[in-house]
Order: sequence, then C-alpha cells, then structure tokens
Amino acid sequence: MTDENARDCVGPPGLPGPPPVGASALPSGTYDGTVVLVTGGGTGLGRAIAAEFARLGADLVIASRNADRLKAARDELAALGGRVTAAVCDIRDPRRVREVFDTAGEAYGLPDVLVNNAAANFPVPAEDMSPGAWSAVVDITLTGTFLMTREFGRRHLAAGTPGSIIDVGASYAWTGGPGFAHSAAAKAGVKSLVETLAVEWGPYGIQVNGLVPGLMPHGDMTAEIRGNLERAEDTGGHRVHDQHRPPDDKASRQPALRVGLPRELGWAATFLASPYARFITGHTLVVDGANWQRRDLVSPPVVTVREQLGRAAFEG
Ligand SMILES: CCCCCCCCCCC/C=C/C(=O)SCCNC(=O)CCNC(=O)[C@H](O)C(C)(C)COP(=O)(O)OP(=O)(O)OC[C@H]1O[C@@H](n2cnc3c(N)ncnc32)[C@H](O)[C@@H]1OP(=O)(O)O
Ligand SMILES: NC(=O)C1=CN([C@@H]2O[C@H](COP(=O)(O)OP(=O)(O)OC[C@H]3O[C@@H](n4cnc5c(N)ncnc54)[C@H](OP(=O)(O)O)[C@@H]3O)[C@@H](O)[C@H]2O)C=CC1
Repeated sequence: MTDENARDCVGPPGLPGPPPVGASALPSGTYDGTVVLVTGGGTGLGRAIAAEFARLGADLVIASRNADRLKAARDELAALGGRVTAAVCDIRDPRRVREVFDTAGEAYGLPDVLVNNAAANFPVPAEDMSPGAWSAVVDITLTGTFLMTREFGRRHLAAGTPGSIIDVGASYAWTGGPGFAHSAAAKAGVKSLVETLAVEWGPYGIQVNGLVPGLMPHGDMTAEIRGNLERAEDTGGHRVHDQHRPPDDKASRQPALRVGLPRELGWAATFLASPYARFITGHTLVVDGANWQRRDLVSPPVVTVREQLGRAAFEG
C-alpha cells in the first residue's frame, strides 16, 4: 500500500493502493510520435491524464478557457518530456474548436487521440435550477464534447487516418444524480454519444470509448463541490462506529476504503488509446472501486437534496 492510501485503523484493509507516480504498465515510448489533445488538461483529472500520456512520449495540446491555469500546467507537463501547447478555447464555440485543431495541426499535426475531459458541474436542487444554469452545464459537458468530437472525426475522415477518442463521464449517467440533474443528463448523453459514434466511425478506424472516474479528489476541485463533500462528511456519520471501521471520511464511504488517485484514471486512459486496446470501442470503463454499485443491506433513511445541500424549504 502506498503513502496516500495508508490507513491507520483496524479492520479490512480495502483495495491496495496503486504503484507510485511515474510507473506505467505500458512500454516506455508507447506514445512517441503521437499527438494527444486533452480538453480541461490544465487542471485536476485532465492534467493527470495528460501527464500519463506525456510520460509515455506524447506531444500534448491542452485546451480550456483559463490561460493562466493552462500555462502553469503546460510548464509542469513539459517537464515530463514531450512538447506541450496550450490553447485557450471555450469548447461551446465551434469556431474556436476549429481553431484549436488548426493550432494543433500547425504545431504537431492532427491529434491522434482526443480526450474530452472538460465538463461543468455544481450541485443544485432541480427546482432551484435556472434555464441558464441547465444550459451552462449541458452546453459545456455534452455539446462541447460533441463539437470537439465532430471536429476530430471530420478531420480524420477527410485524411483517411485512424484515431481514438476518450470521453470522460460519470457513473450517474446510469444511475441518475440527485442534486446534479443537469450534469447527470449531460453525462448520459455523452455515454450515448460514445456508443453511437463507435459504430458510425468504426469503419473509418476511429475508436470511441468512455472513461468514468469515481471520487478522485484533487486540489483543483471547485470550492462548491469540495464544500459539499466536506459537509457530507461532517453531517453523515457512521451508523455504527467502532474500532473495526475506518474514520468517517471520504475513504470510509467507498467499498475500496480509499478514494481514487488521479493517476489511476490516467493509466486507464493511456491503455484505452493504446495499440493494446484496438478492439475495445463503444465501451465505458468505470474506474471507481465499485462505488457506483454500492448498496446497503438496509437502505439508510432518505435525506432530501435540499437538506444535503443545507437549503431551506422551497418556497416557490
Ligand atoms: C449533495 C452532496 C454533494 C456531494 C458532492 C459530490 C461530488 C461528486 C461530483 C462528481 C461528479 C463531478 C463531475 C464534474 O463535472 S466536476 C467538474 C467541475 N468543474 C467545473 O464545473 C469547472 C467549470 N465550471 C464553471 O466554470 C462554472 O461552474 C460554470 C459552469 C457556471 C461556468 O459557466 P459559465 O461561465 O458559462 O457560467 P455563468 O457564470 O455565466 O453561469 C451560467 C448560469 O449558471 C448559473 N450558476 C452558476 N453557478 C451556479 C451555482 N453554483 N448554482 C446555481 N446556479 C449557478 C448562473 O446563475 C447562470 O444562470 P442564469 O443565466 O440563470 O443567471
Ligand atoms: N473529480 C471527480 O471526482 C470526478 C470527475 N468527473 C469528471 O472528470 C472530468 C474532470 O473533472 P475534474 O478534473 O474533477 O474537474 P475540474 O473542475 O478540475 O476540470 C474541469 C475542466 O474543464 C475545463 N472547462 C470547463 N468548462 C470549459 C469550457 N467551456 N471550455 C473548455 N474547457 C472547459 C476547465 O478549465 P477552464 O476553467 O480553464 O475552462 C477545467 O480544466 C470531468 O469530465 C468530470 O465530469 C467525474 C466524476 C468524478
């Protein structure tokens, strides 16, 4: 077990921790000469995914709206080996999307791999959600993913070259996501897009897969999501608490008895786009320690989303 996941408790150990930073299951140089475009590659999980491709030799294009964050990530990723270009882009804007592919093409050539990682999310009860809030999340998460995907597909079809697309999803695409109606609907759309386009574009040599992280906390998590996670820990509590149970934190709420580490998602992404996964397409791989399948023998009492978010009764 590695440092990040070492637990100071008696009882079942949970799933072992992963190999250390810098390790890889794939041969060194697997992505030499390959161009990988990661949306939202300046922060959090996108940056972790980009890092694993960089370690294996890829040239990177990272794209998102915030130039400062992109620049910081570009410097960090460049230190891992490959070349890195940062492109400021709102993926809702089809013109900017085209320009990003032009920029990538001029720098390194048409990207071989597209990782649609950028997304938007904030918890809000559906009855409080404005049309603008719904649109912001759906337009970024679903329409932005579609626009990036369409541009990638068009260019590869025109060039007659193969490619690989990975769409980062969320498990509430299957289960629904109370408190996240906009994001859950958008992620369900993304999962459907994966399944549709894998068939449409398989004949042209383009793989399309989904990749779903479980809870993978990181320093770039939005204050709102982080705050709600922390409040849930403060108010939830274990129904039984003894020395056989781990402390009441994020880890204790996972069947793995640990949260995921961002590099574990990065390793899965580099596998899915690698030559060793050429017959995998239309699939969504869940990397969450089975958390999304968790059920209790007896369900805990229902707590409304309003209560979970600490909101007063809806007044209309
Ligand atoms: C219940 C317990 C909770 C536990 C927590 C569990 C956590 C698990 C999470 C698992 C899944 C995670 C999935 C993710 O996707 S994480 C990625 C999150 N990252 C981001 O969202 C980064 C990018 N996000 C943003 O930039 C912004 O959030 C935003 C999408 C709002 C930015 O887009 P834009 O700039 O276009 O938006 P505006 O500021 O113009 O706002 C548009 C409308 O949205 C309304 N709004 C904005 N924020 C909120 C909010 N927090 N609550 C409600 N409404 C909001 C805003 O008012 C605008 O609406 P109007 O036009 O009506 O004014
Ligand atoms: N962390 C977790 O536990 C989980 C994450 N996920 C998924 O993982 C992915 C990454 O999430 P995470 O790293 O946690 O979140 P972050 O908030 O760190 O990342 C979101 C990224 O998307 C970019 N982005 C947002 N809107 C736009 C836009 N309009 N155009 C271009 N880029 C945009 C942001 O950059 P900028 O602001 O510069 O535009 C940011 O880099 C998302 O798809 C998320 O849904 C799913 C389940 C759990």
